[in-house]
Amino acid sequence: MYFTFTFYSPENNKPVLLVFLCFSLARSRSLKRVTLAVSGFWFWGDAPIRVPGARDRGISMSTERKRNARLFDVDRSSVSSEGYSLDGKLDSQRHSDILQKRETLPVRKQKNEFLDVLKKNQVIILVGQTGSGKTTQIPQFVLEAFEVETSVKRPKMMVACTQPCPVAAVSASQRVAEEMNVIVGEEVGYSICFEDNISDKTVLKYLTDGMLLREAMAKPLLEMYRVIIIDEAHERTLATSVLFGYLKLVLGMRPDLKLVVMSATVEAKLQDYFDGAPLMKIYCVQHPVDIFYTMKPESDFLGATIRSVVEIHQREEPGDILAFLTRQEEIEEACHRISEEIGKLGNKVGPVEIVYLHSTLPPDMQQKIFEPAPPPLVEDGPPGRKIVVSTITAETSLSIDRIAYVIDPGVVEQKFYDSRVGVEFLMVSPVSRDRADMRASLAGRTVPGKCFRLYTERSYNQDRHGQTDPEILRSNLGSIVLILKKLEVPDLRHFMNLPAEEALTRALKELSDLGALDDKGNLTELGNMMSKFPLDPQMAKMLVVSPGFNCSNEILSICAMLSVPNCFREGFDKVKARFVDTDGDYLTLLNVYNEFKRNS
Ligand SMILES: Nc1ncnc2c1ncn2[C@@H]1O[C@H](COP(=O)(O)OP(=O)(O)OP(=O)(O)O)[C@@H](O)[C@H]1O
Repeated sequence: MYFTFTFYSPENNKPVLLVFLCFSLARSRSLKRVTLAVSGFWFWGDAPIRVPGARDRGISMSTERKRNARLFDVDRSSVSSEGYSLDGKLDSQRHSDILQKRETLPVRKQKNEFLDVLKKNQVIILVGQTGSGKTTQIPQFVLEAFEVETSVKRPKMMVACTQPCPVAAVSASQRVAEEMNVIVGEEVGYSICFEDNISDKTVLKYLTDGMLLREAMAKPLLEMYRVIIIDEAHERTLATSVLFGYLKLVLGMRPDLKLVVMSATVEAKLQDYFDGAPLMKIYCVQHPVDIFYTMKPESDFLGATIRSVVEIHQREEPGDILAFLTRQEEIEEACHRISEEIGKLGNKVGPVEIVYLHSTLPPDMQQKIFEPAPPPLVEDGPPGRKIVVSTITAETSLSIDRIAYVIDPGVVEQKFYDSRVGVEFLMVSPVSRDRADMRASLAGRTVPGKCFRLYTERSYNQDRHGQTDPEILRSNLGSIVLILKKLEVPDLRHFMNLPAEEALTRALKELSDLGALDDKGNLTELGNMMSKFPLDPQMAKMLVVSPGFNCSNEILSICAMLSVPNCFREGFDKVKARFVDTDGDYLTLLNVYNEFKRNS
């Protein structure tokens, strides 16, 4: 599929170039996946992880990469597979199982109460622990209550439910489509950066918070929505923080619009922010969780995590394991090593399904986290276990059932911003106490559990912040300010409620240096064009002005390469050396892309 962008010269506003982006289309069971392929190219990452003979020993690695299968996926809506009928919908048995499970979710018991409060108020704040059913059930309650049209005609108004990351948006839409027994992309769809899976029939849309902000740029009053649900408010992502401010303005102008804010923790400040909106709690059973600490500080948290997983599998009662690590590569390495270590134990232990999870995992692989543990290899043999190794994605965005053991190495990879030098960077830092508590609680969601903290109790009490700073305090505000200027939000200082005003001042200066703002702080024509790209302001400007330097093609490829996960993996320096350009990393990335294209 080709998308055409027309660029206008900033000098004379004449169209000067057409750029074509080629997307690869892949269809899976019930969703169409449109993957930005960087002009026909999507770098799926690493080489397959395979453990020789692993399956024979009862170890199955969901981390095995099916590169070609994903690039040229089969349209399973035309193929009958277990649990699915020929039209791509669930067969009646599987659907009734799913509906039965849905009835057990705590939030179902409070459906009428919720709808009652929503009817009487424009804004409601809903608090319930992870897994209580907020993400999947509340939008369905709302749909039923407001009788949003589900016929073939385009509905006048939809329900939007935001998620902090693409993985969560895709997963939720997939699950809800199964519960409603419809195909993803039809009545229920999703919208994430570079990928829309919606249609004229869509009445419920899961989308990332950043996408909702972008939609507001095209339709400032968001008139296509009757109800907007902001989920995972406690994660306090940059886009969610900005949405709160923006939606408050919109609510004032649209009395017919309703807002539901959902969070796993009580957010008293939000209640004040929304003028005393009612706060409703979902009652859940939390099973007890025993917490264990190490006696000494642990320097090699990767090694300690792997050892802990293997020991739990050898010694502890049945129950699945969730281990947190920081980055994708580390997670893949951990899965590989856990698999090898458990493989060495032979038939003394039960079979394991090792699954990994991170925010850029493709949908078909995400789904593995919801599958049950494997059965024993032989009757009366040691029980099987599912082992999930995840980044913070499993903390709250996706709730996994039957976790009985959590391994928390006490670290997290987070974005920080150094406003003095204007640089954003990722850094592994200690988790705050509220995050550590959230991780521990996951072990007691469906069964009594244990949490193994790979740090000392003293470190928990003395070396950690009580709470994680919201992302807005750790980010370069350039692109957000650009969006807010486009949305014509008055008085940014008051709107953003920033304790660190320095960051806002720096963002405004940076935008004016780039020519995106004029002397009065208003958006220029160039700034207007820049705001349309989901890129950092520098990159957006580089792209917009590139026609003037006859290098749009190259700049487009470089921007695309910079917008997907790093294509180079640690320890592959020899491979990288083949592409290195002495003029810098950007040209090295361009070489990679060009070579990929040249070699088909
Ligand atoms: N894609 C999916 N496939 C299978 N089960 C799912 C899927 N998504 C959610 N579930 C299950 O549905 C139940 C409710 O999950 P839901 O995400 O609605 O809870 P939640 O309260 O919103 O939690 P969170 O705050 O983690 O999002 C959980 O038991 C979860 O395991």
